[in-house]
Amino acid sequence: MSFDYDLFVIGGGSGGVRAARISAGYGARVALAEESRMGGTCVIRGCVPKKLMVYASGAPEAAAESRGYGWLDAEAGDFSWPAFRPKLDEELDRLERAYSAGLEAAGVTIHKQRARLRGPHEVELAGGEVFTAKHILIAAGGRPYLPDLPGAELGMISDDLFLMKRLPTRALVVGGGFIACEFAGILNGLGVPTVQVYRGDKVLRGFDSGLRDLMTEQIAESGVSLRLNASPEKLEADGERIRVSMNDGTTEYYDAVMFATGRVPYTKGLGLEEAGVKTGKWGEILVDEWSQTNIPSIFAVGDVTDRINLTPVAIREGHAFADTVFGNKPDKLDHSLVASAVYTRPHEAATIGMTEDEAELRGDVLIYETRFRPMRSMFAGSDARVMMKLVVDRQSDRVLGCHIFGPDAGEMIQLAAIAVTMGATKRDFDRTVAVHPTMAEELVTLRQPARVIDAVKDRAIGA
Ligand SMILES: Cc1cc2nc3c(=O)[nH]c(=O)nc-3n(C[C@H](O)[C@H](O)[C@H](O)COP(=O)(O)OP(=O)(O)OC[C@H]3O[C@@H](n4cnc5c(N)ncnc54)[C@H](O)[C@@H]3O)c2cc1C
Ligand SMILES: NC(=O)c1ccc[n+]([C@@H]2O[C@H](COP(=O)([O-])OP(=O)(O)OC[C@H]3O[C@@H](n4cnc5c(N)ncnc54)[C@H](O)[C@@H]3O)[C@@H](O)[C@H]2O)c1
Repeated sequence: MSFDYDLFVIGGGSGGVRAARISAGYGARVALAEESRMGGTCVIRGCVPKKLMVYASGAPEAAAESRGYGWLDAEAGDFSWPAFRPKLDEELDRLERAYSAGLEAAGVTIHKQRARLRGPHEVELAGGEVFTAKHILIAAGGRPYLPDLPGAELGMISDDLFLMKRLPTRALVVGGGFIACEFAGILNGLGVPTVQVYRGDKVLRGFDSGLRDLMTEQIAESGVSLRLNASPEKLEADGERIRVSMNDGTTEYYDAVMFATGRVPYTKGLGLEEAGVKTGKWGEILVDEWSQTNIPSIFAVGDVTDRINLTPVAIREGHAFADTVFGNKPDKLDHSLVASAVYTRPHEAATIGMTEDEAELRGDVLIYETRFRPMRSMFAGSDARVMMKLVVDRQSDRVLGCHIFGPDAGEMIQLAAIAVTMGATKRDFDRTVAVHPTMAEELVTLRQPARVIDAVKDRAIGA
């Protein structure tokens, strides 16, 4: 049977663009449909604009530090959203053009339309055109999840923050995950009085407990009004403002409420049922280790599969798909060791591998940990503390996890992640000569374990 294309990709985000470009490089005839802007979540409404806003929000803290170093008049002054926003738009336009140009240069045919499946080898565009393809890759990403509460539609989602006409005068951020912590920090740093409300008692569920404690403290100390063990119950419009009723009986007024309450796979209306593709509880496309669905001609990568929802993961899954299907180089991603960082200020939380909480369950592990005030901010009069932690297997000496809370922790974990991924032992860390004076040198000078977690069997005997 002959097909219009060898590969049809649905979604021009991190995973789809990479898969399309690499597959075309192997000589495949590739088409890609994107219903919105090329580049997807990360480039247009995620990692990139978010990180630029994190940089913007750091000015008051940089001024405070400068004053501590003798620049007594240093002040950040007022942030101008009307000056920043057009620059941000220009940068995103530039990146979008670069993504489209990269695909075109690789020979990929771009359809600027929504696409849906019509069968195992058929894709239909919103305009009605139907194409056949030997393989179809779904890389449709995710969408914010809004809690089911009255008036939720009055709230914003993270996408809206980059498109605001003006900064709010008082904002509420709902949630305690990556997005809530980052965006509460951004708004606060830009000078917006910000409240973050989280239903648990510590933010960043699933992270190492040391990171969670320090991040929870930092948010509260940074000027964000952090309200724990609370949730909004109802939102009502009141003129220009939003009246928010909390489950603790309080009522407050905001002019912006942002929900950062998780994301779900964007699979609605994709025609998955017609093509017979199996999905899970949240609509995520179920795939095997090769990113192949139950329909052999249909694959899926990135957030739409809800494995690990990070850009580098979507990119690697897309690349592995192309290598396997068109490059004659079977490859798959090992999801067991993936580093990540939460971009807050002044300190970031960065992590790879086993947490101390997981180590408690596994047993037979040594925990090395240091907490200190770094030279740079301490000199300027700050009490902010850094934490570095290694989780080490007691039998093999292998470093199973590394967790850092500190300035630029994301940069540090990237390098530590190489060692951890290579299977480095604690002895390898120890024999690495320190670079002095740096913060990261503490990772290679951790002498004594702070805690010993016995093997589970030993604990049972002792109990
Ligand atoms: C605010 C925010 C900040 C983030 N920050 C980070 C970060 O710092 N680091 C990090 O690693 N990750 C971050 N992420 C996560 C990261 O953005 C995602 O993991 C990544 O973009 C997933 O890539 P993807 O290819 O699966 O999907 P996406 O990038 O979401 O791309 C999917 C694309 O498919 C298109 N599409 C969907 N359905 C159709 C259809 N039927 N037809 C045509 N086109 C369609 C969409 O318009 C979209 O462009 C962040 C996410 C958010 C929301
Ligand atoms: N720096 C980064 O790498 C980065 C940044 C942003 C997003 N991301 C990716 O995007 C994903 C989505 O981010 P996110 O922060 O939206 O999700 P998340 O899963 O990290 O956090 C969701 C938060 O919302 C809370 N929540 C859920 N339902 C709620 C309800 N009904 N009422 C009140 N609170 C509720 C949860 O308790 C949790 O704190 C992340 O998991 C991550 O994979 C990564």
